[in-house]
Amino acid sequence: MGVEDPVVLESLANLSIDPAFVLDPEHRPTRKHNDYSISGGHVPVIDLAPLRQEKSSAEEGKVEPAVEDIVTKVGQACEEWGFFQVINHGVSLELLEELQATAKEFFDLPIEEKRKVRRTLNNGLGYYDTELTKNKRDWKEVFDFAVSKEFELHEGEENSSKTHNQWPSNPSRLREVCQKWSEAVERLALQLLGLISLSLGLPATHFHQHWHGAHMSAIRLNYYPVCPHPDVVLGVSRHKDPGALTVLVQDEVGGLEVRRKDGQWVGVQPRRDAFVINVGDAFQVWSNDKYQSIEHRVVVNENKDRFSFPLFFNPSAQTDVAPVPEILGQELPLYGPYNFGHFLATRSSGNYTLLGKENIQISDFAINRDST
Ligand SMILES: O=C(O)CCC(=O)C(=O)O
Ligand SMILES: [Fe+2]
Repeated sequence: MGVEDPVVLESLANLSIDPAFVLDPEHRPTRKHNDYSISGGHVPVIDLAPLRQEKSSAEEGKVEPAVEDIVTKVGQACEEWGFFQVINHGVSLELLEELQATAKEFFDLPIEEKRKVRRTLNNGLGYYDTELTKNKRDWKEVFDFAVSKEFELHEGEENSSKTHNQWPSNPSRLREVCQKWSEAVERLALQLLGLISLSLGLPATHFHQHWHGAHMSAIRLNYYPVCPHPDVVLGVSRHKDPGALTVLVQDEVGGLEVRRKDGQWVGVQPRRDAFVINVGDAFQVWSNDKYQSIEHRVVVNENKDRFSFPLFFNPSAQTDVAPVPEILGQELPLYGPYNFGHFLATRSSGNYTLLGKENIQISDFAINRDST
């Protein structure tokens, strides 16, 4: 039964929210945003403290025993969950608090003020409040900025039509705080990239080439306002992240759910000292399905606004993504190569436009399977 059904339409008329937000019954949340009571295991937490003590050994390709233990845990988490949390990650709590306060100041502004930096068809960076995931409206507002310096405008380029960061004049410190945050989180992302590469039997620096120069990484400030009907909408509908890694910090409210291998939606319990990490579609392809990009979604609530700040750690636009020969060994590749820049551009366009079908997926490049 879809939302076009007359019975459903009648009951929607009694809700005080725009039907564009209302999900078909099978896609609605099944648990409250802060219910972690489900049995059968939760997203693992990995302590990165030994990395801080044995600095840079992972980068040099020498693996100390304590680091080897982390690599094993990262590998297991990627295989079993596609998600894990990390603590003792080296990003300062003070910086996080500064970002939280500044982001709140921005989202508290009147809508006309925020729309001064809204994203457009030509420029996907800035403020947005009508994103579509799987062709439904998400109950959220976002502010996106690119991490690579190439996306900053220089003097005289103010009216540039190329993709560029748009910084609001209010709060004026948002730009500086975001840039400090971006440097700190990018450092963590590169370290995680190294650990994941080691866990796949590759040198720590194997994938680093795709982040030299301009890469497509972006940071999103997600704001999920309180919602009068959290049982029929989602902050973000179920989706997979297209890039290599997502490195996300969430506040204490809760709401992120991950689809466990047994099909159950499991809440990721907030920890003030943790980042939530997941492997995206690119790692699923590089690893030839050893690590899978897992569906996740966000449940909202009636009482508390929620904030989360993901870094989508995306390779450069030129990167051709394909299973890595060293990982394949004798196995057949399960994907043909695709260009990351094209993939991301096509995927993103689905967030703006109401398409009649789901937008591009890595399964479009699947090969060597019985079902294809
Ligand atoms: O807010 C969250 O915890 C998750 C957000 C998310 O999955 C996304 O923005 O892609
Ligand atoms: Fe996501």
